[in-house]
Amino acid sequence: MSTAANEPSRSRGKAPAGERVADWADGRLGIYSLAKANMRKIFPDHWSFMLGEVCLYSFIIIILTGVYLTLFFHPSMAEVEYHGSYVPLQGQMMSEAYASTLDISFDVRGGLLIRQIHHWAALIFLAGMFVHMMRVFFTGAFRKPREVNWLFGFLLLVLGMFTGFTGYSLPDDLLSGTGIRFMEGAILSVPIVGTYISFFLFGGEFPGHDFVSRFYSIHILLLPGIMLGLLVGHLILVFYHKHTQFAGPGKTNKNVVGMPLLPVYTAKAGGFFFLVFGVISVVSAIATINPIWAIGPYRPDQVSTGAQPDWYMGFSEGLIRVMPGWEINAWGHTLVLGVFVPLLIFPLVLAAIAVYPFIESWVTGDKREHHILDRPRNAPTRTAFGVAWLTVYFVLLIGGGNDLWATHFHLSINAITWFVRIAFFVGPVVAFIATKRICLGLQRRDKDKVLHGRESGIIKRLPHGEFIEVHEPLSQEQLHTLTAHEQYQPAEIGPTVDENGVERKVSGTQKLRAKLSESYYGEESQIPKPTVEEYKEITSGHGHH
Ligand code: HEM
Ligand code: HEM
Repeated sequence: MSTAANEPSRSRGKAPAGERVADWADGRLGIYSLAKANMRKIFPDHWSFMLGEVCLYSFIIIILTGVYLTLFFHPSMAEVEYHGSYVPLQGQMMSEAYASTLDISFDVRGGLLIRQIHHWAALIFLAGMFVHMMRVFFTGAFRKPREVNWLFGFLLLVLGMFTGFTGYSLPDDLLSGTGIRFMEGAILSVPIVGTYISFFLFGGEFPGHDFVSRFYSIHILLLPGIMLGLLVGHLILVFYHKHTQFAGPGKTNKNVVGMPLLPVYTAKAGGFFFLVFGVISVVSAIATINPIWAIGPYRPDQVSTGAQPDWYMGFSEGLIRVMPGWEINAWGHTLVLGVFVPLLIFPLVLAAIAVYPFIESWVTGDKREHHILDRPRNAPTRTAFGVAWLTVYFVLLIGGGNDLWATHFHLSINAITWFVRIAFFVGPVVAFIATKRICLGLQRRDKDKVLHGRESGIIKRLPHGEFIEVHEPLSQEQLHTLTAHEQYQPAEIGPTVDENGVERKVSGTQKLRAKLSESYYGEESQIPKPTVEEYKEITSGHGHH
């Protein structure tokens, strides 16, 4: 609200310049009320809440460096003869895109560093999103009311992957061209429409003369534009929902305990931005990434050895590499299952992320809002699902780099391929079972700690000769944190025969839901929390050390 016009301070002379600018802006944008409502917004403190910030800052760094690259990059596949300062490629024929990337690397001031920062920031951005997503998943921060924000995040992840892929393809070097060839193969395996899509995308026969300029618009405009919109929406929703917090004394589902946005959080966040920028710059200055001059220009009849996509695309590469080369030939057509099946599984691996919050809320039937985070051990089935998914992902990542594993560790490539084929099915099951057991073990340990205190490491000898370890009682805060979680009862189908003896039909989905609910909250899936009576009984000193 602007009150400058009728303020008595006028009589004391002109207000300071800053205040006048603020008044001017307030009259047009209403910033006072906006700031009043949001400046004291509270953010809880936990190291894992910095992961979203890492994504944000690396995205900003990508945009800043990307703009610089656009000043010198020529998105054209026209053939030129190279006459830049990199001697080994002098006189070679190559696309303008490749030649301009060489120029960025050798002839543009600061060009190589900016290219390196752009590429490293992209890798860290995707890694940041991946780990941030894991933080959100394992703590249950995707539950109501944050499911939509989870979907926004999911879209950011998928779009980030494709933005990275299109960027990787721009320099038109032998490695990026091989990646595009891989994509063309996958598109061609789609029955009926595959050839049409490929011709449409490449403007004719692969590789054609168009894909760099097309990918360029997609890379610098379309995808980052959509991502920017989603990102703003994502952050507005984080603001609107307020941040979740871990259980602790004084923290409830209705409050947020932490630091105010201004000045504390803003100062911390500003500092953290420079830290992220600094680390990415140092890494980029030390570790070469994508030395396109050593890889050479793209020629469709050549493939470089050890060809690898960037890490976030590795799992899709793994799917293709380990799939048996099955084919069906019928009516003069070939269905290449060896490529088409991986192409179908690829979106399924990703879709599992998108749908999980909705599946969990359906199974648990929980319609309440959740602002207090779970400790992963207290949600064993969810944690086990997460680890099973990660297992599939990392097993496929091994498959994607099977040649590198083979050469670096002197292993047989066939043995690795078979390992991945078997582990793709067995790995997640073993991971699920093991994770659940570990979670339950940790729950038991928590219970033990609450009832008997912390093992102090001090061994005492009693007068009659027995050795015991002295247990120290936990503080009230620790007790609160270890016992704050809710424990649900599994949803039951209820009696199938009513009081009049009429049988009720139970549908398959109801049965499935009850079974899954049992897996989430049944006796096998949670260790009952210690009750107040149990605690009192034990701590009152009857029969315990
Ligand atoms: C461009 C990428 C992304 C950026 C810049 C970003 C940024 C952020 C920031 C700054 C926060 C608050 C701090 C924190 O909890 O870390 C946050 C929270 C959140 N993010 Fe992201 N995020 C991104 C991607 C994702 C992805 C991939 C997912 C999941 C699939 C996701 C889901 C969420 C959810 C559900 C919250 C609310 C968490 C809570 O209140 O505890 N985000 N995000
Ligand atoms: C999430 C967003 C983005 C990701 C993940 C990403 C990733 C990449 C990657 C991995 C490369 C290959 C770099 C190399 O040569 O080794 C690249 C190239 C490039 N990117 Fe991006 N980028 C993103 C956004 C942008 C934006 C917003 C712009 C421009 C405003 C941009 C402009 C460029 C240009 C001009 C190139 C080609 C030059 C070169 O390869 O050095 N990028 N990008």
